[in-house]
Amino acid sequence: MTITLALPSKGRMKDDASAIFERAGMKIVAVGNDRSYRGRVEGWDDVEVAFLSASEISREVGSGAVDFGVTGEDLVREGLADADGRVEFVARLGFGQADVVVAVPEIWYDVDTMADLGDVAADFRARHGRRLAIATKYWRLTQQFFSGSHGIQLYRIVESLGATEGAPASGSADIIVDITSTGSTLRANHLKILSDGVILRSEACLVRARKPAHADDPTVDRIIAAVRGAL
Ligand SMILES: Nc1ncnc2c1ncn2[C@@H]1O[C@H](COP(=O)(O)OP(=O)(O)OP(=O)(O)O)[C@@H](O)[C@H]1O
Ligand SMILES: O=P(O)(O)OC[C@H]1O[C@H](OP(=O)(O)OP(=O)(O)O)[C@H](O)[C@@H]1O
Repeated sequence: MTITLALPSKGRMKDDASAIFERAGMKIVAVGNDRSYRGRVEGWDDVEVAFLSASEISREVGSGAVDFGVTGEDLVREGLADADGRVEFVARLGFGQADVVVAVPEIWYDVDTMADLGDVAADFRARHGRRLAIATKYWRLTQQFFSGSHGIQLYRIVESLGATEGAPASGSADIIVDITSTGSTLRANHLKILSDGVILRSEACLVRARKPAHADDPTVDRIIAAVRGAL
């Protein structure tokens, strides 16, 4: 069976992803010209490479349209309702680290924990006449964390597709859930992370679609062993 491997076609994970496979003895070469969205692996004739964006990769591995992919854990857990049922996290690759966090304005002096935030959310409507608004593009992770893990039900998600950290200052939301790596964007926007507000510590992962046909496919095992051996 031909195995399809999806790699980032652009963005911050592209170069590190190719480098890991090269170290694993799987040199990726583009088919056709450099801008082609298909590739192959030198010496591995039963593997095809598809170059896609990081969020497309989580979707395509989740649906089983590709067999393996390299993408961020955050995108997999945000993009798929039953991530662990649909995909196996085969290896954490040691790059693309970023935390998905809950951050509130620094001047909320009394709010340092999710429990404090729960108290704020409970009083919010009485004080302000509306629910606490959370700006994020991670609505699934936010709901799981707020409603599932912390029992906070009184909030509203404001979908944000960019410049999320600016939402509290602009008035479009009260707090945010977003990704951070160095923390400098949060600091620049006078936001602080709650002490128990790290929802997920994400990094780039090799993920595999859970497919019955993989059980007796030697190429699947070879790919897993090669990548794990390169870490
Ligand atoms: N500082 C950072 N900001 C945002 N994402 C980061 C950061 N550091 C690592 N990442 C990770 O990088 C991945 C997103 O990569 P990138 O932004 O390159 O994707 P993209 O090409 O924009 O994808 P798409 O167009 O599908 O959104 C996510 O898994 C994210 O966790
Ligand atoms: O903690 P820091 O190191 O400041 O990084 C966090 C910021 O980096 C990302 O934005 P980026 O400008 O890279 O653009 P993107 O949202 O398009 O990925 C992310 O959305 C945060 O805003």
